[in-house]
Amino acid sequence: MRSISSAMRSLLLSAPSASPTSFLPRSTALRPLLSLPFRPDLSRPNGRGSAMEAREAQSGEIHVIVGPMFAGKTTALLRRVQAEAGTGRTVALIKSDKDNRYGLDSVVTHDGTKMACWALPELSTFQDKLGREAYDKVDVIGIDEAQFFDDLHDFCSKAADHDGKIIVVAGLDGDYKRNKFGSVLDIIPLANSVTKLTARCELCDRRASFTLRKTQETRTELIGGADVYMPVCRQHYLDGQIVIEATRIVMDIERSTEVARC
Ligand SMILES: Nc1ncnc2c1ncn2[C@@H]1O[C@H](COP(=O)(O)OP(=O)(O)O)[C@@H](O)[C@H]1O
Ligand SMILES: Cc1cn([C@H]2C[C@H](O)[C@@H](COP(=O)(O)O)O2)c(=O)[nH]c1=O
Ligand SMILES: [Zn+2]
Repeated sequence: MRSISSAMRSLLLSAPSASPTSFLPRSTALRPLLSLPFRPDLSRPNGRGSAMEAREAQSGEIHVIVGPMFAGKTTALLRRVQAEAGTGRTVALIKSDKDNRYGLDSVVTHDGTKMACWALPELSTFQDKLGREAYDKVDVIGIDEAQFFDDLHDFCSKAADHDGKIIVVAGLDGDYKRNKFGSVLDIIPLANSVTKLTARCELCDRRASFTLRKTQETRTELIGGADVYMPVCRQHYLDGQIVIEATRIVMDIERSTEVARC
């Protein structure tokens, strides 16, 4: 008896079906879908179908860049997107509208490099903002601050798997508590490549993989830069947590003594 994997293999390698109406016969229900990209459209003068069909036919990609704050994620994203633009591809850059530190019209790195972008509340609004025709022309989509987009997984899978886009995603894998941040880790199973960058520990100059929040604020999302956060190595992350916890206890005691005095 043939194994499922050998049956799958022959199904995937089988010649494209000649008949577009043969969607359901015997074991080959998938065949018309799989062969679609390779079938020339003879009804068109150049025999190649529309630009949109050509783009859907090309295989999408997802590349994920993670790391703590100040690791160079945005720098790497801008370089990649600019390099893609340099090869003649049409690129678009998106960031979350939650981060308006440098205005909403551009992505800006911590050292001031800029690129024009779309600042959006949700990725699902991108196609409507751009319009269908412009969306179809985009080859490469860069997404910065990916941790702030709840619909990251659905957007990336549709854009890469269905629409053939190359997606480059930059974001924090972990928050200041080192818990997973937003949906960034959920797209790892969809990704072609994953890069975790490191910064320099502000306290000892070793490699920094974590972000320490310097304030007592406890909500997960808190927009800020070097005023609120610093990149740290493992040792200084742990030391930092102890200092912050000790400060919190001292402040609580001071507050309760104050209340008792009044
Ligand atoms: N502790 C720091 N405070 C402020 N800027 C920093 C610090 N460490 C590095 N940088 C600068 O930030 C740049 C990286 O910025 P960026 O690409 O925006 O990082 P990320 O997107 O990972 O936060 C570095 O090249 C460096 O110039
Ligand atoms: C750790 C951490 C960060 N944030 C915020 C702070 C910044 O606005 C962005 C990260 O920007 P970067 O480009 O990676 O430097 O995220 C947050 O809201 N919560 C956190 O725990
Ligand atoms: Zn350190």
